[in-house]
Amino acid sequence: MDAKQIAGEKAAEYVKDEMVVGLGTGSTVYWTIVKLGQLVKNGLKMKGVPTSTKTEELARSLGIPLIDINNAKKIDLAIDGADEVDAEFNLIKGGGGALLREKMIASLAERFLVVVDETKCVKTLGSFPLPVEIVPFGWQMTRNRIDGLGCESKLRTAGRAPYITDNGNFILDCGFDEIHDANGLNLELNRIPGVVENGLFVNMTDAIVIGRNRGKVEECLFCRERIQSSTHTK
Ligand SMILES: O=C[C@H](O)[C@H](O)[C@H](O)COP(=O)(O)O
Repeated sequence: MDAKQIAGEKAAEYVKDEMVVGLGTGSTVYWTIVKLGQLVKNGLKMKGVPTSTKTEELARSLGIPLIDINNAKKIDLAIDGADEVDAEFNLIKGGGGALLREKMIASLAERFLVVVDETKCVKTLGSFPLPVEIVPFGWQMTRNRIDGLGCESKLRTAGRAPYITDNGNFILDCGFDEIHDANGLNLELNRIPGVVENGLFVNMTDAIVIGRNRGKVEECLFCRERIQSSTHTK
């Protein structure tokens, strides 16, 4: 079993009866969703809130009951993958283009559980180009302003046309090399008119499941509390 599958399937164990669960996007959380499909067939009572049309189609095909985000009184748990995770469990997300809905759902959820394989764990965020969702209107002007923050960005394409997100927007993949102040960059990017959202998830992770090769899995629960308490005692 590969490391993504190990992590993804393990995360399904956190879903209990009657939960409303944010369903992430990507090849790691895919395994969580497949597992949840099996559990639902065996009687688990849950509802999913998908973070992309792709995940929505997958969940539907597996018979997982879905609920519109506007009708969800609360989201108990969101489970999602990541492109990079640093030592403080801050993330880069959006490699699959779903970052806006993913961030909305993670921020609404009472708990945010991240599933990755060990290759995603880095010392400093930034080797993976940061995805930034922008509106198509005036996109080159928006790109110039983003590049002014110290990166070189590329418009994501699908074939020869721009890649279009589920929300009808473009994505810039921004090479920052090393991001030392993820919180500051997150705020600066989102202050630029034309930017819809960026893929930095700062101080949002509550728990993480890391799949390692040879069948090992590492779980860190309540990461946020742990980091905050270690910061207080410094
Ligand atoms: O937009 C996509 C998401 O942020 C994914 O969760 C992220 O790219 C990780 O995907 P994967 O598990 O396929 O590496």
